[in-house]
Amino acid sequence: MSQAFEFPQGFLWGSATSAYQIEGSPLVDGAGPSIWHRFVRTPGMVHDGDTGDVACDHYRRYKDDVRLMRELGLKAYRFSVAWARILPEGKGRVNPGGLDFYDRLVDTLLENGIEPLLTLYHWDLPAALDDRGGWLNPDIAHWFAEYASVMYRRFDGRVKKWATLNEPWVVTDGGYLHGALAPGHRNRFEAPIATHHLLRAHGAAVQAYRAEGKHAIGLVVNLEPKYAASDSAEDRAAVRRADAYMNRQYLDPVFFGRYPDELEEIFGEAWPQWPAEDFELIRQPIDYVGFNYYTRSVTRHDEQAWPLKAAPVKQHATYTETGWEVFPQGLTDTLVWLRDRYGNPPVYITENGSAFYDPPVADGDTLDDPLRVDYLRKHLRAIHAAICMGCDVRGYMAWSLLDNLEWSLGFSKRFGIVHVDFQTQKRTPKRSARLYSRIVGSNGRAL
Ligand SMILES: N#[N+]C[C@@H]1[C@@H](O)[C@H](O)[C@@H](O)[C@@H]2O[C@H]12
Repeated sequence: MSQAFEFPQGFLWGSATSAYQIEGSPLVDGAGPSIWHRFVRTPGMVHDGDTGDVACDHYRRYKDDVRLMRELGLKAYRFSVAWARILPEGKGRVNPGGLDFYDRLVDTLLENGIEPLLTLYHWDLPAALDDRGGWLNPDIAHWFAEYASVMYRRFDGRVKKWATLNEPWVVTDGGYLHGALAPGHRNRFEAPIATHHLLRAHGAAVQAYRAEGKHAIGLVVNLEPKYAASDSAEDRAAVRRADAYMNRQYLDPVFFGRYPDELEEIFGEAWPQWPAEDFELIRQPIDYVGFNYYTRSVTRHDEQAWPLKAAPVKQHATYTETGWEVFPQGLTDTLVWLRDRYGNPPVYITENGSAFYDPPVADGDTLDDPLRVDYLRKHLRAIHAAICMGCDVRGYMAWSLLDNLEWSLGFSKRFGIVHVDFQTQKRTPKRSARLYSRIVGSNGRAL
């Protein structure tokens, strides 16, 4: 082992999942349906008709999965709460059965010395709220704050790191602009409205936390650095639009109280004007930025590309099964960008990982996944480089603990450091899990 890649003392090493992707049992113990429970039943929307009805059966197997985290030596676990388990109609009546499940999960984590990091919303909106307009209804900021307050009162203290939303960009781009994710809308007028209400809901939940909570709350965003395909003015303008749309659209309102100027150029007549008081709500100070990193995009101008007029350019590089270039330097570059643009806020890498084809489970207790091992090692070294440049990175959550339901891709893409046989529910650590365990145990020296 080498001191070369030792991380700061107290760096928080963990893994991440989300409720709908792993729990299964979506309607048990009084839970209500989510928009994903509906969406997976829409013919043609999810690979092979896969659903989260069972997934990794984590709702029933959570004790075994926590034991697995402990055996790997993980110090933290980032998970999300299914809103519709807590409030089956999305608002009003609280469901004790839902609270009891997350009580059991959080207490089991704490008993095993694992810190829970709780995300309030990871895409699985209660279907009853979608029936009322969902993220298009301005009242959702109050509904979300009501749900958040129920969770704060029950869990704050045992949970010390909260996140309001996971990847609002994906919620809007996938669910309202391109229609590939629940609730499956394809409408350029709806997308900016959904974005704004997501941000207002975030602000309302942070405001509620300041009144009721005593620890830390942040926002989790996916950031994908954009690099111009050429030095032409057209390509550089395309990068500005793509960067504004994917990277600055959410953090600028939270940190600066305004949207990037490029968004009105992108959405044109579909770009609304919002009242100033909305931005006072949105820009409630947060305690950290959760940053999900997967890849970069080399970007060129493309007049036909709707609505950005920007398109990616394939590189001569390794690509993951989800079609993402392996580009660790993009992680360093984006951490430095966060440091310089937003005043070096505390950052947790709340997701980073890769889907590669995994061979059938080998005999014994480990499956070899060399490409994922390489991805993990290179991206952790990229984070270390950023920390050496003064970036305030405080933790890393490997995506994902388990192979799971990859949304519209179903079970066809495996991101887990632990293999799941979805027929038997057998868990098998991959070689990446064994490496990660050594890295965690040595605080990076095993890198
Ligand atoms: N695709 N992909 C993997 C991963 C997805 O499984 C997570 O739920 C999201 O938060 C984020 O998109 C990243």
